[in-house]
Amino acid sequence: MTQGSEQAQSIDLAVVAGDGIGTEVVEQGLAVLDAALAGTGVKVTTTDYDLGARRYHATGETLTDADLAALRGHDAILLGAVGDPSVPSGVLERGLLLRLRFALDHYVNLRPARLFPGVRSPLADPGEVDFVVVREGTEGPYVGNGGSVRTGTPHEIATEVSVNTAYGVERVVRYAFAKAAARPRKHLTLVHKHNVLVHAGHLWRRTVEAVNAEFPDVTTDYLHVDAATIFLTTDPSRFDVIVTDNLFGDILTDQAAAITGGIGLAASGNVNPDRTAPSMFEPVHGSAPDIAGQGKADPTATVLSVALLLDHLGHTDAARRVEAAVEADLAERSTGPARVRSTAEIGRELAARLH
Ligand SMILES: NC(=O)C1=CN([C@@H]2O[C@H](COP(=O)(O)OP(=O)(O)OC[C@H]3O[C@@H](n4cnc5c(N)ncnc54)[C@H](O)[C@@H]3O)[C@@H](O)[C@H]2O)C=CC1
Ligand SMILES: CC(C)CC(=O)C(=O)O
Ligand SMILES: [Mg+2]
Repeated sequence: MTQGSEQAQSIDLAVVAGDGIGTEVVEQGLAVLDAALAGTGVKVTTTDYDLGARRYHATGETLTDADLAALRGHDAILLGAVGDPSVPSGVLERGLLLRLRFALDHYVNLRPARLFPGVRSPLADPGEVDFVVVREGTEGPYVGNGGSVRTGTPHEIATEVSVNTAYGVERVVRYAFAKAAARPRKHLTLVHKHNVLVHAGHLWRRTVEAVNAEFPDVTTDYLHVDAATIFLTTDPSRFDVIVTDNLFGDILTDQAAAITGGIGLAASGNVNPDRTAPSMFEPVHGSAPDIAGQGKADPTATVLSVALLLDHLGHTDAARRVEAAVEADLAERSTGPARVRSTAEIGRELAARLH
């Protein structure tokens, strides 16, 4: 595994295409990755991992210890999406995707939200939208701490406990402050619901106050998550860096995608900042069974996730070129003649801009 963010001359990439449109968009992401590195001397080797609904139906497995051990050996992972209507809800999402994020200690779920020039937002006057959501990735209500008693009876009681540790909150908050400090506006917004979720909320608030002392240049504010959804719609340009927990971050980043041109454009990185295991890059969207197999999925979110992957591995020039290709493509969508392009056509045209 490549250590540090220095630029290596090879990339050993694990590919988990997964389910539904995952396979379609990952194919295009890989084609763009190849095009971005062509002529640079950087060699990419890929290893496909058969994980997802097909494997589950064939073997009953979601992610074995052997799979995990093998995945740990790569420089990074590119993931499409997991989840299929033929598999009970939660089996793959928890047993595969969340298991990967937890086992590989992806405590930062980095989700940039930018309204690219020329892209139409559903908001009448969105202003300049360019913020980053730093979503906690290994704790919160997603840890699986819960259960159900008297299941299936009128007296059923189901719990899903949100786990927030001082260690876990502090490390993601510190990452978010560092991110804010490196951006021109240097502003951090904590989003939670500490007026009701007092135990977890106060831990988050105290942690932000304490870590702020290390980053005196960063200004901070706080929004309850319900109010945050209002401002994402009425005044999204107010945001610079948002730090929040696993569940709130999941929801807010679908909304952030919607206001910046749609879920087909929203990229993410599941980052292990300490580099004790490979980070994993994936579009924010899911497997989209409603359009799977039809060539209708926009691969741009995956392509922008490839740019995040390149950045993470130190290939910053290639990352900027991938972003520039996306920017040019998106700008042309608004100025050029209206065209309905397939997943493969968009991927091919993006790759062509890089050759
Ligand atoms: N990271 C992951 O692997 C995720 C997996 N899921 C799983 O995916 C399955 C479907 O979940 P949904 O809630 O429907 O969310 P979804 O994100 O798959 O789809 C929501 C809507 O967005 C559209 N959409 C998604 N990606 C698109 C793209 N690239 N281009 C154009 N349109 C796109 C879909 O057609 C659908 O109408 C479920 O099994 C869910 O658990 C959901 C979210 C994330
Ligand atoms: C499917 C979930 C486990 C995750 C999700 O919706 C997300 O990370 O955006
Ligand atoms: Mg989500």
